[in-house]
Amino acid sequence: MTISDTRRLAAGDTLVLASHNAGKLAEFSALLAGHGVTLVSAGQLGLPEPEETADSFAGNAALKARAAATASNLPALADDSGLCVAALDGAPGIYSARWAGPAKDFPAAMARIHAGIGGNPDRAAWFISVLCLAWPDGTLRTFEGRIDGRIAWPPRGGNGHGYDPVFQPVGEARTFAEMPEAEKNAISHRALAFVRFRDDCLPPAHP
Ligand SMILES: O=P(O)(O)OP(=O)(O)OP(=O)(O)OC[C@H]1O[C@@H](n2cnc3c(O)ncnc32)[C@H](O)[C@@H]1O
Ligand SMILES: [Mg+2]
Repeated sequence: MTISDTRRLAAGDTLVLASHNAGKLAEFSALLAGHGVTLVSAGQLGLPEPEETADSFAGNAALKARAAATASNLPALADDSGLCVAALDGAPGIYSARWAGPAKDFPAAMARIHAGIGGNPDRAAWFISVLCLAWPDGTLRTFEGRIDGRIAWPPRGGNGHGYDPVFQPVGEARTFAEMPEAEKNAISHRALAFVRFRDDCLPPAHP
């Protein structure tokens, strides 16, 4: 076993969230509550947003985490995530942010998904989150979470972010955007990956 397999954050440590997405920052702040770790975002530190040039969620998560850990000399956690649609052969997948463009036009990206599915009765979709914890020495840990569901149309709900208004988890009548933050945070792809990260890398939580 290498050092990177066992290293944990300690209470009082600062963890950089290697993300420029305000929705993710809100979710991670809630998930980390009580663990005694101080979260600062890459945006708050003025770190640049690296280009996501890898061809996988894990590759892009590693690239973002490494860049932030190196620049800040602190441990950094990145999330690379996306919505995969069965009828679109898994698209937009790692291109989920790029489908919304620089203007972050999610209504347009959701309409593109809806149009792509067309009359196909298969509306299955899933969200993936891959978390990567990078230490300043370059060592990495990776954790994955997935939640299955379907594409709802028209978009519904005002909570959450990104594609939440069209994602309806299996067994749920509401979309993610119709669920309170705490309910989404109990079942989401990001929450499932976070639990794995928490068990291996965080100090125990104190209420
Ligand atoms: O790379 P960072 O800076 O973390 O921020 P980003 O928004 O670019 O994030 P990604 O590269 O991981 O792209 C993920 C895309 O998938 C969307 N997405 C991921 N998780 C989501 C969730 O829980 N609900 C809705 N949309 C989500 C998100 O809005 C992005 O457009
Ligand atoms: Mg991104």
